[in-house]
Amino acid sequence: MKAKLILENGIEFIGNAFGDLQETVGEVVFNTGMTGYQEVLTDPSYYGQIVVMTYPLIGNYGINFEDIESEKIKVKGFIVKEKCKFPSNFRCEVSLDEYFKLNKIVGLEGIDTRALTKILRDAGTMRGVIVPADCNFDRAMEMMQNFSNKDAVFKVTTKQKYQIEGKGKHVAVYDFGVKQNIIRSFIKRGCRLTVFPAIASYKEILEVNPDLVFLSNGPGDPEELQDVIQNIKELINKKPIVGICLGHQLIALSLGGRTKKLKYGHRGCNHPVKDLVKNKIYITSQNHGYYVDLVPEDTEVTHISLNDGTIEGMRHKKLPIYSVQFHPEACPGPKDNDYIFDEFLKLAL
Ligand SMILES: NC(=O)CC[C@H](N)C(=O)O
Repeated sequence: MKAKLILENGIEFIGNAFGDLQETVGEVVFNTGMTGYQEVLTDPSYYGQIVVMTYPLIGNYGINFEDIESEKIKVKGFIVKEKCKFPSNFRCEVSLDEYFKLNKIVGLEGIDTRALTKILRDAGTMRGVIVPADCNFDRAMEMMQNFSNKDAVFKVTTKQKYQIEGKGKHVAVYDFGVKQNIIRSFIKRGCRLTVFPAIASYKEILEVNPDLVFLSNGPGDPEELQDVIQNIKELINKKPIVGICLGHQLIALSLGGRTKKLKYGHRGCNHPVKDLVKNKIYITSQNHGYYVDLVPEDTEVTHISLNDGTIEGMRHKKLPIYSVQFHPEACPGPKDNDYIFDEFLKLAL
């Protein structure tokens, strides 16, 4: 069935719908990974976004139910040039199309995603809708105007606190939409985990007396999470704190730093980052639309993006606080940055 993407600036792209055909609205962002679409689809940080894949063939190894980053698809829509009709991989359980139907999410194929990406690069990230081809333009514009991704974190966080047993360090995880591979990365290191919902207060965290507090990735604008920031402020000086992506941004804000929105974000598993401490360059996996543009006082920059020079990691000079903007847990993407978890755990009590 014919369907189209309409962008906030009025530009339209016509293609064919797949999955569950229904109208959807979100922030349109692009991802430059050649692989890893399954992890992208289930990464809760994409909640509220319509993701465009720049790589032209998506779905060729199908979908399995092991590599998921959360229990279901979190993107609001997915746009590809060509969706592979006949996936081939020994782990494949369902095709992309079947997976989208199961999750009741719409996909759009047959789009020149590189042309679309150029528009997003020039004009910046913007809202968009995927609608049936005969949808009225004014209605589509109204959908975009009414769209808000506020409270996204509270839609993807765990509803209840839970524990994962382990013999090693006890990590309190603030779940803002945590990717499963972050959990797996701590489990692999023997950690005991207590995972808290985003509304948990600092008192609940301190009650379990963790060796380390971890602030997870998650969707939306970090500045909107003022209550969370207040809780983090209370934990500073009491417990070592580490964070990834949204967690990194929240640490910066809690210490008096500043975040801003990037014009079109960093999304993909091929982003070069320089570790300034090791003086080495790593290829990293990334998914963020915001960044720390001013590090707090007494904090040093440990990593920078080699694409645009923005801050990708920071460490406090006096307190046990360390965070990165990119995704060291990989999946999708290179595993070379796994060492960051060891660095995190060195700070544990
Ligand atoms: N992956 C993340 O944690 C993303 C953080 C934040 N929502 C951003 O877009 O910058």
